[in-house]
Amino acid sequence: MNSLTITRPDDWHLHLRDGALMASVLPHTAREFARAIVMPNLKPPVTTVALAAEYRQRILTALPEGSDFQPLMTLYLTSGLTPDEVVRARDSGFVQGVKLYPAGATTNSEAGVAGLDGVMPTLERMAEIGLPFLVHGEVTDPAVDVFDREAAFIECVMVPLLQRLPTLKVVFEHITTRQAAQFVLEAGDNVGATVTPQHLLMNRNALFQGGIRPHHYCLPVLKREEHRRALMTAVASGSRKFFLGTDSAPHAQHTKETACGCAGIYSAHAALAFYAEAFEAAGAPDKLEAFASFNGPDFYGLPRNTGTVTLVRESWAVPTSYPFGEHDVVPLRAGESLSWRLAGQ
Ligand SMILES: NC(=O)N[C@@H](CC(=O)O)C(=O)O
Ligand SMILES: [Zn+2]
Ligand SMILES: [Zn+2]
Repeated sequence: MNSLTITRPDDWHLHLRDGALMASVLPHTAREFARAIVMPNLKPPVTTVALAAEYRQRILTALPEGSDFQPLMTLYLTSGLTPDEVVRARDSGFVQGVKLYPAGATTNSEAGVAGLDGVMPTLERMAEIGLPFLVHGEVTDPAVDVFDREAAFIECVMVPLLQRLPTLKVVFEHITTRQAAQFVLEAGDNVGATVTPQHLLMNRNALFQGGIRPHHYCLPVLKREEHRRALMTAVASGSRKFFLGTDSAPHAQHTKETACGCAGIYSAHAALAFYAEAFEAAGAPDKLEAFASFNGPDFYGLPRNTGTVTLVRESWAVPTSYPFGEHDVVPLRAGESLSWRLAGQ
């Protein structure tokens, strides 16, 4: 197999940042994807429909000439997010979800909530109107081992939440464990999950390959090989519950190569090439199209894209860095070669 043609895909989990940083990375996503769910963890976070409208406009203005890329916006859940605001979000037509950042769990999560009890009326309204709840699923209790935080979240938060609101649409974002894959498979149709390229392609050994590797550090952190295999099995099964979400999360090089480096892996420069490699390795290249192009829009209740993109088997070298505003960002597989390339780029 030397080429793969699929319906134009979308990225259901993306960090674009803002300003000059955004302008640097946006073209990578816009050339591969028709739409992307844009995460709201800016500083300050995108907490209202009005802020989401302004952010959306800044993205549209920064797009390369002729691009028809559509940003799908999200609101950052704080204790101040009211039931009325989520109704306005749904009515806006451009906000597609509300994002949970457990306070302290990840990059720019300080404004997040400590628990869900205080926001139940808002979540109840979301369940009523069918607005998806996008979840960074890790507990933040420092007593819980960092590699166990996702599995603990299922028991401590996900199960009780879905018992209370069984119809709430939930996207378990960037799943990393066998337990999360199994939980999503066994849950109702209202529960889906995004899977990143890094969690399909690497296990936690990649964090220490020949020395400490800050560019392989993201949250949730890479897990053991058995978990990577479980994710590969889940996406190769063809289940409609799993869809493409890169979690491409650019950070300036100097903020990762430091004593306390930021969490986040940049993958937008070659997102489809990474997924093609993963699906081929899983023996399921025929399952890539639904994962990348059908399951996400079907879950969100949005139309599937028309048109196609083609990946060709052609080796190319990933640059050692890309410009990122005034700085640089080191991409996944920097300086290495990839075997798939998007045709026409
Ligand atoms: N995934 C990451 O490691 N980082 C993300 C935040 C997130 O998705 O948790 C970021 O915004 O940098
Ligand atoms: Zn996250
Ligand atoms: Zn993310």
